[in-house]
Amino acid sequence: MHSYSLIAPAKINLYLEIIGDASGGYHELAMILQSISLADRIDVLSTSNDSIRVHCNHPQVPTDKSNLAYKAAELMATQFPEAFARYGGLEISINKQIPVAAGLAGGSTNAAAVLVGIDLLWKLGLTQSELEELGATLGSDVPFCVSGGTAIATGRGDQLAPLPSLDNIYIVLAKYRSLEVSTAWAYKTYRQEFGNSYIRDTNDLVARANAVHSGEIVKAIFERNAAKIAEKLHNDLERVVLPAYPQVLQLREAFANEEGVLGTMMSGSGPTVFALFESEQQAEQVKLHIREAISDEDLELFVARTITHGIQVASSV
Ligand SMILES: C[C@@](CO)(OP(=O)(O)O)[C@H](O)COP(=O)(O)OP(=O)(O)OC[C@H]1O[C@@H](n2ccc(N)nc2=O)[C@H](O)[C@@H]1O
Ligand SMILES: Nc1ncnc2c1ncn2[C@@H]1O[C@H](COP(=O)(O)OP(=O)(O)O)[C@@H](O)[C@H]1O
Repeated sequence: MHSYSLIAPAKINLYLEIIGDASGGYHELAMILQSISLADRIDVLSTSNDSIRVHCNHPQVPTDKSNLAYKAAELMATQFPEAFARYGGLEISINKQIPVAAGLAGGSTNAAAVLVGIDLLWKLGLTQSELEELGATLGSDVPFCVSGGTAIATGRGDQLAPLPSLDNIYIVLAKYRSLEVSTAWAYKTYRQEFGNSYIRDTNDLVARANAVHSGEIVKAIFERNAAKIAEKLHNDLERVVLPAYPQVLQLREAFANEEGVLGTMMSGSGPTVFALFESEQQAEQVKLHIREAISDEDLELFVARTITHGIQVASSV
């Protein structure tokens, strides 16, 4: 096989709680991450030269060494120099469907797809946990993107425990195309403004366990009860992003006023806001309503659904 085509799904955060300081300037989190059907397609191809090249159809995505997919390929070349020498260079094409800098882990899922694709291309036979460990060196969300589905993520977001998978909860995602929120800014501002109110003593296991279970969303996931899950959505970063970005607040309020919305929340560090629905029809209807209510061409709207997997192979040649 000389090329693999992979599907790289986006994620949303059903729950994000900042529970303390972690090492290296990161924050310790309790998150629930969920893969969704909105996805990029990544083609990973062996070439006869010894270079790594990245192409992308989206003008906002860099194709140089700063692309997370490039970094993933470089990491594999460094970790497995003999395979890199044997199989030659790599050409990576990204067909971007996931909005960029949106809190949907677009770059992270591209990196995860490249790790999976190269593992197959070079017949390395790496395990899921080996791929996740490699991914953690590239970004906090990359390990989740490898396996996907529904999971609790702790530590800096890279320690994963699977949850019962949630299939076919429908979602509308809304994002202003030109609006970006820096993840580093969001965490830094949260620390500055609410530093004393989150749990600083990360050795206090009871406090940590209580924090993780606050909201009972995990119980609702075990019951596969979409309405209960939607009631317990939570994201600490909304406390800094909503006051600073009125457009994100406006989307939150717009969804909250729509009929059929089970719950609404900002994903990750934003600025995407999502809403959950029982049916695709309700989701499509609310998408239309929002489009009519906010007639701004900068606003992007998508209908998606929850899925039970991360990176998947679409085809190989
Ligand atoms: C907020 C979340 C929620 O899923 O996602 P996004 O909004 O980016 O999708 C993640 O925590 C983001 O993950 P990711 O985008 O991979 O972040 P990284 O590259 O690892 O970190 C970017 C910066 O965010 C801050 N950061 C990140 C994770 C964490 N647990 N604590 C932090 O303080 C650090 O300042 C870091 O330099
Ligand atoms: N493969 C990639 N896809 C998207 N963005 C990328 C990629 N590689 C690097 N980036 C850069 O990472 C930044 C964050 O983008 P993205 O990963 O989509 O958002 P988020 O971290 O909010 O989920 C962008 O501003 C972009 O310049």
